[in-house]
Amino acid sequence: MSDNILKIQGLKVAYGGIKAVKGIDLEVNKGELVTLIGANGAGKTTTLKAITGTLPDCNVEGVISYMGQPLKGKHSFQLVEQKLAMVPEGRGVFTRMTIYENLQMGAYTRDDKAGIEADIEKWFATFPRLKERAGQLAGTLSGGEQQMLAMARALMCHPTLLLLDEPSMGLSPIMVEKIFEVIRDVSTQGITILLVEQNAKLALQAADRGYVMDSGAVIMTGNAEDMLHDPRVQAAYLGE
Ligand SMILES: Nc1ncnc2c1ncn2[C@@H]1O[C@H](COP(=O)(O)OP(=O)(O)OP(=O)(O)O)[C@@H](O)[C@H]1O
Repeated sequence: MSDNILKIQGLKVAYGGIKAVKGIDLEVNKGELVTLIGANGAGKTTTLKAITGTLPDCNVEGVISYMGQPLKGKHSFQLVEQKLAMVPEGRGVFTRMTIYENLQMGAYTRDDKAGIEADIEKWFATFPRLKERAGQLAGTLSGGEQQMLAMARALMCHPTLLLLDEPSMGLSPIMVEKIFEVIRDVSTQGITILLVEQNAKLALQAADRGYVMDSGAVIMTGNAEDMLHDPRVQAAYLGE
C-alpha cells in the first residue's frame, strides 16, 4: 500500500492567458517534511491554493489526491474535518477575535473540551507571547506573533497534513528561527508537512525532500540534503 498523503498529478493552472502551473507532479509521503522552493512567481502559492481549492475563478486541470481520495470540490471546512490544515501567506488570523478565540476556532471540529484546553496550554507554553496576550485581539499582534498564532491555530485540529505558505515572510531573524524550530518539532511529532518557502536554505535544512519550481514547472526534485549541496541550487537559490 502506498504511503502517499498527498499526490499531485499533471496539475495545470491558468489565470486567463497566464499559465501559472504547467503540469506538475508532486508527492508527499506520510511523516515527510517536503519543501517547495523557487523564485517569485514560480507558481508555488498557486499550487497550494489548488490543493485547498481556494483559487479564484481560473482553469485547473490534473488530479490532486489526499489520503487516496480526489480533493476536487471539497470545501475548506471539509478539509479541516479531514485534518488537512493550511497556514496561508499573510497568516489569515481572525483579526477581530482574541488569541484565545482564534485557538478555539482552530479546534472547531473537536469536542474534547479538556483536550482542547490542554492543547491551548501546550501552544501557550511553546509561544509564551501568545499566552501573555491571550485576551488581546489578534489584529493587534505583530506579524511574527500572528505567524505563531496562525501555526498554533492550524495545529489545533491535529492535522494529518499541514500546508505552510511562506512562514518566514516579513519576520525578524529571531522569529524565523523560532518558527522553523516549531516546524521541525511538529515534523518530528509525525505531522506531514508541505512547506512553501522563499528562504531555500532554511527550508532545505529542515526538509526531508525538496522540489524546485521555475516558471510553473518542477525543474528539480530530490533529497533535501543533496539539493543543499547541488551547485545548481546553490547558484540559483542559496546565493552561493
Ligand atoms: N489571481 C491571479 N490572477 C492572475 N495571475 C495570478 C494570480 N495569482 C497569481 N498569478 C500569477 O501566477 C504566477 C504564479 O504566482 P504564484 O503566486 O503562484 O507564485 P509564487 O511562486 O507563489 O510566488 P511568490 O513567492 O511571489 O508568492 C505569477 O506569474 C503570478 O503573477
